[in-house]
Amino acid sequence: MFRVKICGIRLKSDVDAVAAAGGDAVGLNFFRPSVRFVDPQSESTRLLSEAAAAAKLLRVGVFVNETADQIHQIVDQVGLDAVQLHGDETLSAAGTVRGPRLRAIKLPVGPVSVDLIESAARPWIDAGFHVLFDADAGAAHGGSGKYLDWKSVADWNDQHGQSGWTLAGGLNPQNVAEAIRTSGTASVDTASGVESPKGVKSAALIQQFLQQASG
Ligand SMILES: O=C(O)c1ccccc1NCC(=O)[C@H](O)[C@H](O)COP(=O)(O)O
Repeated sequence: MFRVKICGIRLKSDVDAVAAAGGDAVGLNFFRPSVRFVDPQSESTRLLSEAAAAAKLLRVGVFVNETADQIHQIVDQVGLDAVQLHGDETLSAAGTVRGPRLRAIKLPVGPVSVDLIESAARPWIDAGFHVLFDADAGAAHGGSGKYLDWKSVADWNDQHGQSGWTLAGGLNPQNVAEAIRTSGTASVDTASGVESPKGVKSAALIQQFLQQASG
């Protein structure tokens, strides 16, 4: 779906930084409590999305526990290419959301079994979702900077990862190359790892992240 997604962009300068660094996707966050929230009703959000489209970046809307109708309304209003469900949505409720669709599979930090990962991910993969593995952030749902045990994810990938998936959770310019090597992923996502201070994207960190992710 994408190679590198920079999630939680808020400004046109963020779009410019991602495009200049060679990223291929951005996330627009519609979870109101997040420091990365952008208002779907605001003209500036529509313009941000338009700028991302002009830069040929895939625009992924990040949603937490919204109804399919609310999501579709925001997709049409803002202009989005894909929807990322990052809350506690059930598969039956999420099934009515129009695609392309990603599902965040939130895993505990530390070693986890292949069976645990497979039982969390498989129903969503079989329903046509692209899965994005993230560290469980509790009530914050995402963007926590916590990272997964990449070896556990690699073990799952060896047995079950054929359909493509994304690694997220605590990735930054210092660890992304090792995370890719260890986990075997072809697709990464970051939010807090390219910010300074929290909630404010840094063009320099985005550039370093892309450089490290590209080997
Ligand atoms: O980033 C957020 O604030 C956020 C809040 C609620 C749900 C999802 C959120 N982010 C979605 C992402 O795809 C993040 O990139 C992912 O959680 C990883 O974040 P980080 O550990 O900060 O790199």
